[in-house]
Amino acid sequence: MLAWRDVVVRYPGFELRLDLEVARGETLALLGPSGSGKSSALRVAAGLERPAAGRVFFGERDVTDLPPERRGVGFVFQDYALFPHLTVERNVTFGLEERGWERDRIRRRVGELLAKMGLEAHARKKPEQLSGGERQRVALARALAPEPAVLLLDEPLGALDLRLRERLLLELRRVLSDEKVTAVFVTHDQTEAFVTAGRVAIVKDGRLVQQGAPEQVFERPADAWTARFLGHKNVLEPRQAARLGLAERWTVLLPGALGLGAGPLEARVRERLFYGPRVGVWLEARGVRLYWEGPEAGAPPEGARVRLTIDPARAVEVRP
Ligand SMILES: Nc1ncnc2c1ncn2[C@@H]1O[C@H](COP(=O)(O)OP(=O)(O)OP(=O)(O)O)[C@@H](O)[C@H]1O
Repeated sequence: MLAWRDVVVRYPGFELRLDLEVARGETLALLGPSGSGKSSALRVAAGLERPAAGRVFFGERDVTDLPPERRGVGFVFQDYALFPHLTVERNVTFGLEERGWERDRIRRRVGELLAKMGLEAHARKKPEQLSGGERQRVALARALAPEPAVLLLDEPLGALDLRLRERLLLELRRVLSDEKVTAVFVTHDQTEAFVTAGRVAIVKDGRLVQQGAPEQVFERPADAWTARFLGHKNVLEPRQAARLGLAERWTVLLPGALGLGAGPLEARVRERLFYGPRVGVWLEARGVRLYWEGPEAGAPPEGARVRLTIDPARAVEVRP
């Protein structure tokens, strides 16, 4: 449905090269650290920026030379604010009038979206009377209103606090799936990407390093950098793996690889971190720092000596 074909974007000191497709109805997360080129990729798809080379397709249509308003995309970008002088309802209605929709159809669509986004009670407020999360929901409703073929979201939950993000994440996921829209969203947060997207594409320094279903990229990260970026804490150099009795190669220990309580290795508990539902424990075994996480009941205290096993089936090789 959406494809970047050999797209190149250049700025002084930076180059993005992207060849990537998104299927109809799919939600793709572009995941990468700050400055990796995610927003540039999205701006090219939206038509806010022209690539130095390559083409952008929506289905069979080459849209590279079309301005944003002729592409049939909806976008929610952080710097694309709501209209401050219009009410919530008018913000959502505006684009539909511009497109010449009939009154009744507008009324139905706007009512449906305000309900879906939980905004009915705020319909007559102005943006300045809304919380950050409410504004974000209005922006999403406004972008979805014209039933765009493609929806592009840049850090849609970026500025919100943790609890609100979690709630909106669920809403976003539900809305994207019932609207059956093809969506691409940019984030630097792997949890956000994993929870919301059917597929993630990981970008580093302007290059695509890996793409696949969340489970697949998490369990089989392409290399040590990607593993760490995705949140793996036990990424072992070959020497460290060998010291722990594993094959001498770059290794990621997947969650569940470490068993505490019995086993051939002895470890010392260096730090014990209480997170609430889980406890994190940093261990040292044969001079290698290892991380274990589990329920509080199974977590040993700081300073304790514990026996340790490593399940070789949960130890996967990665490229350096
Ligand atoms: N208009 C521009 N002119 C010059 N350089 C730019 C421009 N836009 C972006 N860049 C540079 O290109 C690189 C990629 O920027 P981009 O915004 O695509 O990254 P990002 O992955 O979205 O980062 P973030 O998560 O911080 O938003 C950065 O080094 C940035 O400084």
